[in-house]
Amino acid sequence: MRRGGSADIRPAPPGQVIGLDRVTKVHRTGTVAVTALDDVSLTVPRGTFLAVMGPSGSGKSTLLQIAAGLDTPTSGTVMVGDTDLGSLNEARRTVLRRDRIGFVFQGYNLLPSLTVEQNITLPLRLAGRAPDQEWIRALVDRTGLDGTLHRRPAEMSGGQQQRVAIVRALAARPDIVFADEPTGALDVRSSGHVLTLLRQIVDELGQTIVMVTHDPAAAARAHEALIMADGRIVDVIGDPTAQELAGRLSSLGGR
Ligand SMILES: Nc1ncnc2c1ncn2[C@@H]1O[C@H](COP(=O)(O)OP(=O)(O)OP(=O)(O)O)[C@@H](O)[C@H]1O
Repeated sequence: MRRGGSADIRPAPPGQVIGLDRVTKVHRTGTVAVTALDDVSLTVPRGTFLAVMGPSGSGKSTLLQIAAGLDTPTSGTVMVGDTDLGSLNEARRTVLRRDRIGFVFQGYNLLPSLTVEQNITLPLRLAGRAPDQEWIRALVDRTGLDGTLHRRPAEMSGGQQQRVAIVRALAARPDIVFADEPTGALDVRSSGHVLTLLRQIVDELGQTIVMVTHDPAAAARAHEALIMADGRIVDVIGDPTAQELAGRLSSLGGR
């Protein structure tokens, strides 16, 4: 892992997209201190689909927030490509998130008054960038959203709305997409479609996705699953099956 002391936001090198080195996060509320991440080191190579699992309170969301530059560690280093997030002020971190990181949430987070097309291109327009129409057209076709571009989110199913959110997350060609329980609000069938899509985005478009999920069946669609417990990574399972993940989680006493 290379470490940059410069405040420049540099492009991600071909190999590693995210690197955490000995990251600890202590949340303090009054006199109470909770160690949400305890000396975690992690490298996410480009072109991987990584699932993060673990019992409730094990630190999954904190890991995602810190790796995405939405929160800062108490100690340790977080690299996005060659950029050390610790070298950036809040304004520069915001720019890096906007330009280099995509987000997909359980609740889709679409703006109800905008059409699908406007939702997809809004972040780019807010950033003053012209959407790459060819890229967006390819994403829309791949996600089966052609024909829906002029609809409003309320006129679409949950699975369709999540696909819109995925296209929006990819519109700026980010280095990495963080997905927080992307199938948490979907039925089994729609979840399957969304997970197939996420896997295709990685395998066929070379994107990189880190997905936090409680669902072993969802995590089994990833290349690798990290298992967290008490703020630490306690296991890394390659080509996981839902059964082995469920077994590993139940051995930790959570889901
Ligand atoms: N802002 C905060 N202030 C205080 N404590 C926090 C804060 N955020 C998280 N924590 C604590 O840090 C620990 C890890 O929380 P985190 O949300 O990362 O876990 P998680 O694995 O994502 O849990 P869940 O599966 O329930 O979402 C928990 O003990 C939690 O209560």
